[in-house]
Amino acid sequence: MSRLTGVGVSSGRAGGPVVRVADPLPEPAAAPAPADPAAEAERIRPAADAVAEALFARAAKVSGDAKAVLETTAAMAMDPALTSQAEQNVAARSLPAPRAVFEAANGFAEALRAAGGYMAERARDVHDVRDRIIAELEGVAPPGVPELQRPSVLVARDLAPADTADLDPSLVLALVTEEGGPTSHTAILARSLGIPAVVAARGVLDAGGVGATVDGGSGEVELSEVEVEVTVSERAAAAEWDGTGRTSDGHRVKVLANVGSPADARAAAEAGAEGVGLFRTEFCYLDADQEPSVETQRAAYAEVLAPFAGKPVVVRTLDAGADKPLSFLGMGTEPNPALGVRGLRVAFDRPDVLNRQLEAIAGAAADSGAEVSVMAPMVATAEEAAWFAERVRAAGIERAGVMVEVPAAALCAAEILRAVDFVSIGTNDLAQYVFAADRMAGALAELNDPWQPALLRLIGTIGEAGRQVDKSIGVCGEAASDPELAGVLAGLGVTSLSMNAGSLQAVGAALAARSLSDLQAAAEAARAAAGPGQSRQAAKSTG
Ligand SMILES: C=C(OP(=O)(O)O)C(=O)O
Ligand SMILES: [Mg+2]
Repeated sequence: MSRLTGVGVSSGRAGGPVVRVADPLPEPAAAPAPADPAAEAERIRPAADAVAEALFARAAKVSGDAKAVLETTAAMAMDPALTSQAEQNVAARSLPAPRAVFEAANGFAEALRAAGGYMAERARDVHDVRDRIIAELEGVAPPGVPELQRPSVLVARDLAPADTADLDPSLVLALVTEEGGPTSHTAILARSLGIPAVVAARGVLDAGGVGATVDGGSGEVELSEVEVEVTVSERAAAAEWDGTGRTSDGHRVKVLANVGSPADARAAAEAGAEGVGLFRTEFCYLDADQEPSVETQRAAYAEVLAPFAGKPVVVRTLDAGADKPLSFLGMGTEPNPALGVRGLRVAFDRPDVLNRQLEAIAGAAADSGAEVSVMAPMVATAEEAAWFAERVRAAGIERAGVMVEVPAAALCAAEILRAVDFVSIGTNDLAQYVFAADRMAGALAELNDPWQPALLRLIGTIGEAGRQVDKSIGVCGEAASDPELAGVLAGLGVTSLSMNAGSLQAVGAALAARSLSDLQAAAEAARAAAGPGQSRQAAKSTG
């Protein structure tokens, strides 16, 4: 028997036989050069199409978020930019097709990783598509979760969206991953399905064992050399939510969605979001060598806003900077990009880019009929907030807000709130800056756990400022998608929560299950705790 502790990200306890998810395929060789490069290049497109077809077939059998995830991955497999780059690699460099796909996909993943933040987290999806196409070319089984024959505990390095989108919760007792953090796809999915899960369980892949008992609250995993009987306790019930975010005694907490594309927006509307708390506009700029015109931006934004006509949508202005290589901005490289010219700081040098984006957003708001507010990323001071609000209002948009993701902004929340109409807390970045811990570094996942009492105390400060000046405080980082933490955030004074579509039902149901005073007591207990595990336990024990 061996014991490991990772980060518990979806509560509940379960035990049973272990099924290991195969590691990604080995790196394909760059030799021998194909005898007929033209014929070799021609193999790529059919392989990519076959991968897309298999994913579309799986998508046809499910609905909602799972369908959207599978369709998005299928579309990525068919992306002509990926296949033609791979074909070029064969033609120009005489690489075998699998290697050509490997290198083309890595180029795309690298660009996403360089874009940082949310975009960087999508690099995992490109690697998944890469490995599926390579498996098809090599005629081997695709990587990912094998078909389960009996209820099992899944152990993996990390899981990609397409691995998990159509997991059957009646066969998956628990999930344990070696890598990944509290905001990883595995964590989000496990919570939305109510499956106990532990991420960043270092050593679990090498630990052996045929049976496991998993505690998704404390993060403990016990591995055993003998079979473990199937047990399930404290598993979250399938969530039922009536579509209006509120506590059991009627205190209103809006349950909103995070979106970054038209497909996301449709999935969020279908899943019952009351509106959008964070529309990431980066997608519109990502592949552009030049700044997209106001008309192009307006049409792209209107497509995302359309499913939310008559509903509130918070559009975030471009979250780019020296770490996101948008060539048209003509900015140099920086030694420490996470602390460099990013987010709103870019607009101080290039207010014209911001003004054109605001013009496009105002146009898209009129075209779509959505109730649009605009907010800026990476704001540090009240002065910056006032500067931004003035430009938003000059563009004819009524409501202006800012994200709180820099500790300085959290500490001056009252002053900032006097300059704008609302704030929204980006817990992903706020945690990374509070703990000086890169949000992408698996080894630092525990510091980026949103249950860290220091982070909760800071959020409490912002909630208190919101009460003082009577303005709304949102959370749009991944913290909002954990149903138990969502209640704690409401107890700390947060008035809206914005998350991926897959978490809406579970969060709505969790809020409805407890009264505001109950949640305030849970929040007090959580923020007084010594560490993230104790914080989770303390919040639970007040329920
Ligand atoms: C929502 C946030 O912004 P992003 O993840 O896009 O950086 C955040 O930092 O919490
Ligand atoms: Mg952020």
